Amino acid sequence: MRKPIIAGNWKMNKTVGEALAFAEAVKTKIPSKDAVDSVIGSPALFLHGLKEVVKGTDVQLSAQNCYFENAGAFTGENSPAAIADLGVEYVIIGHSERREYFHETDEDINKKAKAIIANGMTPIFCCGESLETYEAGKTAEWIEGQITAGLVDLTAEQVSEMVIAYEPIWAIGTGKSADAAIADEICGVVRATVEKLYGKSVADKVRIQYGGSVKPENIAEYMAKENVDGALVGGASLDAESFLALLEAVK
Ligand SMILES: O=C[C@H](O)COP(=O)(O)O
Repeated sequence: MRKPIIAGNWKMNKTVGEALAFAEAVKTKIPSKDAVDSVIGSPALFLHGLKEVVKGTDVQLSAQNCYFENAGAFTGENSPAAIADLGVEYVIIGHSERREYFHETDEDINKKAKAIIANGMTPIFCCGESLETYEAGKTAEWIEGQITAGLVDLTAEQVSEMVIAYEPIWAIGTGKSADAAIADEICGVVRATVEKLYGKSVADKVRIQYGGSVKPENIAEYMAKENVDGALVGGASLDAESFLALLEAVK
């Protein structure tokens, strides 16, 4: 049985005051970590303050990106070692917005995955296809390619502990979600790819999220599917009540 993992991805939203107020509002209301992993994916700027607020509670934190070196002359980047030192548990990598607007390659994402794991954190590895690829019926091939390239040289044990998020680009922030059957089918492709690369026990263990216009009203439909173990939620994670409602629906 895989434990559900619901991660909010705030993207580039909120001020520090708003972020801390959100954490104060949710920290004692979230379900037990025994039932569900509840994760806030915050801009790096707020992580230190957020950790102070949620310390000792079951709220977990994620960065939305990091660099693949721990230190050095990399102006403007965030060190995975420094993020880990804050007590942050996860880092989102390979989000389609990073791939598209910041030109991140599969190779960069692979290096980041290794650096995150080396620092004791868990990557939330995103994959997903464009509308063009979806309409051409090439989603499975595309997803298999992204996963195969992104996981190069990772061990079976490392992959079994990872979280993989399937996010069709055409469903992100559009209000147009992939229906639960499609999400299950493509999350199944993710699992089958992991099985092909690492074997059945790793595929059975790896947790796979669906992301793309998930809301409190539709999350249960996704979570009822065999291959969907959680959700990566953008817009609907920004409001404290909405975030709590997402968690309530799955616990
Ligand atoms: O990382 C989250 C996804 O990009 C989904 O965003 P959304 O829930 O606003 O569609």
